[in-house]
Formats: sequence, C-alpha cells, structure tokens
Amino acid sequence: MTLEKKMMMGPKSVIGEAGYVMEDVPHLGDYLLDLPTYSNPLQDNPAYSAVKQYFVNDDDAVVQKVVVHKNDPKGMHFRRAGSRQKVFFESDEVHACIVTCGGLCPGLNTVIREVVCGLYDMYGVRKVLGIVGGYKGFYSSNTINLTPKSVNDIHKKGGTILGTSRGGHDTSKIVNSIEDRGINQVYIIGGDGTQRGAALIYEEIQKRGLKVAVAGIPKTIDNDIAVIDKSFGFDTAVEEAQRAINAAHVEAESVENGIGLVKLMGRYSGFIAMYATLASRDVDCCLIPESSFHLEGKGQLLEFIEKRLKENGHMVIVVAEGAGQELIAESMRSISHKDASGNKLLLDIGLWLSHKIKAHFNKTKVSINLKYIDPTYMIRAVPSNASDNVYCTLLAHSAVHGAMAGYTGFTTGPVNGRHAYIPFHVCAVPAFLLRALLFVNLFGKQRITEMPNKVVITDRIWARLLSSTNQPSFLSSTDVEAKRDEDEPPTQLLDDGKDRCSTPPPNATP
Ligand SMILES: Nc1ncnc2c1ncn2[C@@H]1O[C@H](COP(=O)(O)OP(=O)(O)O)[C@@H](O)[C@H]1O
Ligand SMILES: O=P(O)(O)OC[C@H]1O[C@](O)(COP(=O)(O)O)[C@@H](O)[C@@H]1O
Ligand SMILES: [Mg+2]
Repeated sequence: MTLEKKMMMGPKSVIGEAGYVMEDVPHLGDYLLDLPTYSNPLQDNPAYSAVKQYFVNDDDAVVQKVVVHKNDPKGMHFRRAGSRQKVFFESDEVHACIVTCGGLCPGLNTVIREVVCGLYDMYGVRKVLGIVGGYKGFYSSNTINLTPKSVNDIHKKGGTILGTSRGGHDTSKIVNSIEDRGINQVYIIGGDGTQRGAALIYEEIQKRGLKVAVAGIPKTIDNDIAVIDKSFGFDTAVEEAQRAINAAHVEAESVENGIGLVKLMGRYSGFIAMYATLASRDVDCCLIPESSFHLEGKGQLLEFIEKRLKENGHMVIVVAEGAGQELIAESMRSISHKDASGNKLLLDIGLWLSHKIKAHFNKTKVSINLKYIDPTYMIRAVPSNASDNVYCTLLAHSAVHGAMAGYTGFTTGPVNGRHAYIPFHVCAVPAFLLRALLFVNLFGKQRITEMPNKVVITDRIWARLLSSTNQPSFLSSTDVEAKRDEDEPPTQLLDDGKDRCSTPPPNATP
C-alpha cells in the first residue's frame, strides 16, 4: 500500500461474521511505512515469569453490549487493551511525556505514578517528562523529569503534582514542543475537553508524519465520559460525599424542621449525587441535571419538602451542581459565562435553593432550620481510595502497553469490566451493517467525547433511587414520554413482541 493511500485510510473498522464490528484504533504503521518491531521486554521480566500468557491475542476484542438476545448481531467491539508480543519502540528510544488537564480528580497522581513506573519497570524506559500546568505547559512552562523515585509517594496526595489548567490548547504550539523536545509518546490525562484536544494533537502529529504515539487517559470526577464503565476518582468522590451527607443528616435530625442541603459535583451528569444518595439511605430527595423539577406547584419540590417535614421532622436534600440551572437562569435573568476551556459556568444551585426554601417557609410562617453544605472542592481534592488506586494502575498500564505497541489516537478505559482501546474518531461502517447492528441511533456517537455520559432517568437505576428516597419524580407524564423517546429504545419485549413503552401489559389497570 502506498503512503498516500495509508494516510487516507482514516479511522478503521474490522468487520467479521454475524454483524461483528470492531471499531479499531489507529496505529503508527497506518501512516509510517516499514517501522521496525522489537520483542516485548515483558517476557524477560521476573514479575511476569509465572504468567500463563504474557500477551493479549492480536484479535482480542471487548464487546460494547453484554446484554444480548438470541438473534442479535454480534455488535460493536473495541480492541482489547494489554501488552503485545511485538512493540514498536526500543526501550532507550522512548521519550515519553505526561500532562494533566482540566479539573482536579482523585487518582490523578496515581495515574502519573503508574505511567512512570509502568514505563520503567515493564519496558525499561528511562526518559519520562512531566509537562507542568496542563496543555499550555507544553509551550509556556518548564518540564520536570519523572522517575519511579520521584513519584513513589505521590498517590497518597490529592491533586496533581504536574499542575493543571483550563484553556490554552494551541495544537500547533503543542506539537512543535513535542517535536522540538523529541518526545515520541504522549500520555494525556483529562476529561472530555482534554480528549478533544488530544484528538487534535494526534491529527497534527499524523499530518506531520511523526512517530509519536498519543494515548488519552480519561479523567472526570463527574463520570460523564461515554463508552467507559466509569472514570477513576468517581468511587472516591461517592465515598467522600457520604461524610457531607452524614453531617447534613446529623444537623437536620438534631433540630426541629431541620433541612440538610448538600451540593455535589456534576456539571451535566448527576452520577455522584445519584450514587451518593443510593449509598447513603439518609437522603430524602436527590436532584440531578437530567431530571428537571419545579419549586412551586402540585407534586413539586416545595410541596414535597412540606410533606416530608410533617412526616419526619427533618430531611436531607442532595443536589448536583448542574441541576435546576434553567430555573435559576429564569429567575435571575443571568448572562451565561464560560471558563477558559469554554465550559459554561454554573450558577450556585445550592445557595439559590437555600434562599428559595427559606423564603417559602417564611411566607407560610413555618419555622425551619436549613444548613447548606458545599463539600465539592473538598471531595475533589482528596487522594484516591483503594479501589480507585487499583483501577488507576490498570488504566495507566493499559495506556503504556498501547503506546509501546504502536497504537495511537486512542483513549483507554474499561468497557464492561475489560480494558479496551477506544479510538478518538469513529470509524466508517457500511450502512447495511449499521442497520443490522440495531443501534443505528447511537452510531456516530460512540466516540468518547461525542456524547456525554448521563444518568438515564428512564432506566431502572433512577427508579431504584426514587423508590429508596420515596421522592416524587417531579416529571409530568409528557416529560416522561419525551424522555423515553430521547433514550435508547427498550430491548425488553413482551411475549407478544410489543414493547413495554407502547403497550400496557394484559390486565393492566388504566
Ligand atoms: N474542543 C476542544 N478542542 C481542543 N482543546 C480543548 C477543547 N475543549 C477543551 N480543550 C482543552 O482541554 C483542556 C481541559 O478541558 P476542560 O474542559 O477544562 O477539562 P476536561 O478535560 O476535564 O473536560 C483545556 O486545556 C482546554 O483548552
Ligand atoms: O472550578 P473548576 O476548577 O472550574 O471546576 C469545576 C468543575 O469541575 C468539575 O468537577 C469537573 O469538570 P471537568 O471534568 O471539566 O474537569 C465539574 O463538576 C465542575 O463544574
Ligand atoms: Mg469536561
């Protein structure tokens, strides 16, 4: 194949029998001809000497959907992460760099540590640079040398030893810096914005024909990155949130008509609020961006608060920072501001709700005692917990194995419990196969940053939350219908072949 032809190939897909599609990741060999390969040094590593199979089979893939039906096509797959028999870099040839971008998240230091140690211990790499202060650090800050010794204890600290920033993504300046420094592996740790930036860096590197592997490592405390099971730091955040909820509960319980209001992070997705509520059992009401609510009116928030106070004498409300933004905007006629990365700056729903609840009970002459707790930055700043630490290690090692094997333009992460390489770009799949795959609506959105991961309030998990808090859903039946239409069609069919949304079950009461 000629070089031009290889360059034109773009994102790849591997198509197999019975509707098997693998959305493959790019490889340095796609645009650089005749790259030499080397045997993987892992097989000489004493720690791995008892391993039955050192390497992942070349065509191992991870399936995107695990719940299937007998006539379903095999569906979408991603390349399985892990070490390969042949690597495309010699140990002393590697000059890696690591950068952390966007908001803080528990586990950032663990990932940095494990990329450094993974490169050193598994592949004998000796040159790893830390880029200081996020993307703009590539062209405006000093770098620091990272060694297993210098990163040994960093997983015990919150934050990122490299520093981070929003904004400042200048693709050509970044790639110039990569080229000038002779860097050939770039590990980019960050959320959706960062992964978009990483895709641009990968494209520019490919355009310049550089032998530089670009590996994205997804980070977001909000857990709003699509495709992967969950992001690191999320578990830690849910655990840490329990402390704030407990405090709110103690405060609320100790006084007459006590209300504990806790704001948790979640700009567009209410995962932290939802999981923290499900875990706690002390929460009476959880409000998330995906499920709108009103203050006034029958079955709405203020009425529910009145009811719960009458029943229990106290209550705890958990609100995700992105919830109810349209209500605040309406009542304050606010101008929308953005941060340096272009993310919309949110209005403080916690303060606003506190004010509205107090004003309401003032008007109705009921004395309440409301305590508002905003633990958001305290939660974000803690070191990762044990389970996140284990997860971060695997994530970092998967990225290292992928880059050493010559893969590039990918984000790594767990898909149904198995780590996979997910391409930055969606590959083209023939239309007939798309139809056969039965999830045409989702296609084109499977790339990590195309569509944020959101709580699907028509899924059973949200129903479990509503039933555990016994709060109203605050949605009208029209809202529910609209939500059902937005979400994926149900896969659970009744015996007569009609779906549960459109047809009431036999004997259902109207
Ligand atoms: N669409 C984009 N294209 C290129 N770079 C982006 C894009 N969106 C964000 N970035 C860059 O990614 C970095 C982190 O983005 P941000 O949205 O702040 O955090 P996160 O990656 O956690 O979502 C910033 O330096 C920002 O400039
Ligand atoms: O004050 P900052 O640093 O902009 O961070 C606030 C935002 O960071 C987050 O924790 C996560 O955002 P990112 O995923 O973009 O880093 C959001 O929940 C929150 O809105
Ligand atoms: Mg983001």
